[in-house]
Amino acid sequence: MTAPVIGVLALQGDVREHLVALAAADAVARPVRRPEELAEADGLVIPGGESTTISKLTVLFGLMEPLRARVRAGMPVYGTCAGMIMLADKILDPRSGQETVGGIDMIVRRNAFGRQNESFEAAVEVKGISGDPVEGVFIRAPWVESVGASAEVLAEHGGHIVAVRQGNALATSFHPELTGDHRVHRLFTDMVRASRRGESL
Ligand SMILES: NC(=O)CC[C@H](N)C(=O)O
Repeated sequence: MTAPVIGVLALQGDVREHLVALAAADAVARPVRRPEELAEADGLVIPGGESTTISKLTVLFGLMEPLRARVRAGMPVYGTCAGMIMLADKILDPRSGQETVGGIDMIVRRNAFGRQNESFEAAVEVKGISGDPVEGVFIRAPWVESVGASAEVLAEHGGHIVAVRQGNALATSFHPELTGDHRVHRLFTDMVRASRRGESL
């Protein structure tokens, strides 16, 4: 089977780093700014950045509804940091008018770690990733206040949920694209491959 095409929502945030990490994980990685580009992707990464800006631009670029429809239809999607916020069904403290794509039955708190620490790194054990813990880079990161019954917690840090999966939607508070360790991106590309085969991983 040919390599899966994985898009990176390229409206704001650390798009380039995800394109590099996905290519290293043997996907064909492409920036996505238009609905036609989204339609060609087998899966999508929503990068870190500023969730209020990404939310606004997603609406402005006509991508919010197509994205919601694809996620509802089971397209694999992975959100890091601001991208995690975009995948939450509910934000505890949204800016006014801030919309999300949704897809994961969880409530997130924006900038949750940021109040104590602007930015830090920590070793995080992630379910489904074997070997050493993942080096978690947290940059004004959200945490997950609570998850619903259909969402699975994959990792916690300091007593807070920092990685979640629900079906084909994956979200982390931290940024694996910044570390050169591509295991989380490989987990995601494996999810995309399984979904193309009509399976779920
Ligand atoms: N590194 C990040 O993605 C930061 C997220 C940012 N604090 C937000 O609310 O969107």
